[in-house]
Amino acid sequence: MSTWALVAFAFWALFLRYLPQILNFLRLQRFAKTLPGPSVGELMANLKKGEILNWLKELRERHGPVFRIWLGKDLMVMFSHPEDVRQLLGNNALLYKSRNYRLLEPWLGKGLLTNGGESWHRRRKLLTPGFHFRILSEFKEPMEENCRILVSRLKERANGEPFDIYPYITLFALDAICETAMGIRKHAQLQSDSEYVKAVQTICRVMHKQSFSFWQRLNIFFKYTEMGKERDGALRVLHDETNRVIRLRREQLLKERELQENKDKDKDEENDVGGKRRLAFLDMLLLTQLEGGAELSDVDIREEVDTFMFEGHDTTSSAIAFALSLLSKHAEVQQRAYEEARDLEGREKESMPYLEAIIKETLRLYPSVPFFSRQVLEDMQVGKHTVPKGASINCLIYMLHRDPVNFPDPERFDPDRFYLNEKQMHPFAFAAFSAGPRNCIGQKFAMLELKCSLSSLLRSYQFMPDQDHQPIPLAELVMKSGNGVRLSIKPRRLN
Ligand code: HEM
Repeated sequence: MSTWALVAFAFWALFLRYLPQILNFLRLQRFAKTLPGPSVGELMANLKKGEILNWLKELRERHGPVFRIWLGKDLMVMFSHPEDVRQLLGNNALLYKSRNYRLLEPWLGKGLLTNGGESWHRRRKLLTPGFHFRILSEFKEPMEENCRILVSRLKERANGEPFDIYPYITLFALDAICETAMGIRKHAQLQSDSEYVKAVQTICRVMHKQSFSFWQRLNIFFKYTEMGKERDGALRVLHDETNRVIRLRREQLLKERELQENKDKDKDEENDVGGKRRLAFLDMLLLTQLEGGAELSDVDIREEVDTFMFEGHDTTSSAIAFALSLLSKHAEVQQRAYEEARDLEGREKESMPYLEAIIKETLRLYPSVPFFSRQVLEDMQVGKHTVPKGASINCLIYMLHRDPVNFPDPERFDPDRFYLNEKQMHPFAFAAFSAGPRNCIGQKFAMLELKCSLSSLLRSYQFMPDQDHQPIPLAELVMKSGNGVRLSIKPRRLN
């Protein structure tokens, strides 16, 4: 066979190999033409500017609740109408995350957030009991201890001078998740400037940049760039820490088993947390592993632990900080919340309906996860659109929460929307914790942490606005304020 014939044959084989992808891409293109959406040039310009949320808001106003964006060869179909969101989140065929989530894999591997299909289902079943409210209530006490530390650390700032409260909150949230989910005391609040927190911040920043850049999404090249090296440095810190915690807890569990076998367990056990023994989420995974009940490798466990560390502290830090910012600007709401926190002290778990409404209204305006997406594996009908296989579907929660039909004057902070009128709302008008089979597994934990921290802060301090400051919400992996959360505080007179 001549060289030309060989080359032609190779091209033909290559063409046949990629024919299904080519045909599918042509179908995606045909479908994309039926939807409005920005040009590549507009996309590039706005990615460069970095104000993605404002831009998405503008697109929603310009194109309506369904539009499309091409990110390289990936077609993303954006939905923000409550009826569409209901269909999407309740759909059992839509359980795989989109390709975007692969960027998280160097850190979270195939943990609950990034996993899909049968493997996700098995892990979700295994972890769900750990989030049972009865079990969570065991962690109220250590949570309150961390709240006391937070209140005490803020004393140095209680002089009426504006400051950025975010660093205080994020260390508190890190301690809360380490102690309740992992079973260790990290004392991040007392040993501030934690390397771990800095590593989390680095990785979120880097991955956000990566997710909006075509060439940086290619890991083969990315890892050799400055930013890639920065990411890998942060990953080393994060993985080393998680592996250390896993080792520590496993040793402890084995020691306890030994003690139990020696029948030396008449009295209450003490653990390294220094209190009555509580089973952290990590313990449940380790016990399952030790008992051989499910095939869980050390790497599997690390992935779940990392997922909790990520989802369980960044999301709540952001929600607490935005809630305080809003309360500082709405003195009447703050006063009502303070009175409730004072009158119902210690009842955060069962009660505090007004504070709960404040939290929901905060998450409506500043949803910690402003959008999330799924991969379409088979053609799927959503409203009047048949979304083809290979596209990804994106729920724009930030825009869903600004639908003027459900939330008149949507930018106004008004907790009474939830306090008085929640029952009249469309059931999918608010979806800060997502919904359906892939909803947030840590939702109850998050609400408990938010209520405990906000109520103890309100009992201790009055929050006042920094008049020159308006938080700039940035759509990182978790929504954050790009310019911190500045406010001032003074101690409350006891009355
Ligand atoms: C204000 C706090 C929180 C908010 C607003 C929030 C929101 C969400 C949302 C919207 C999702 C779905 C994401 C997606 O589909 O891509 C999610 C998933 C998840 N969240 Fe949360 N979350 C919060 C706190 C927490 C906490 C405290 C934990 C753990 C202790 C946690 C653990 C998870 C996990 C593991 C998933 C993946 C669940 C699965 O796919 O099966 N979250 N969260």
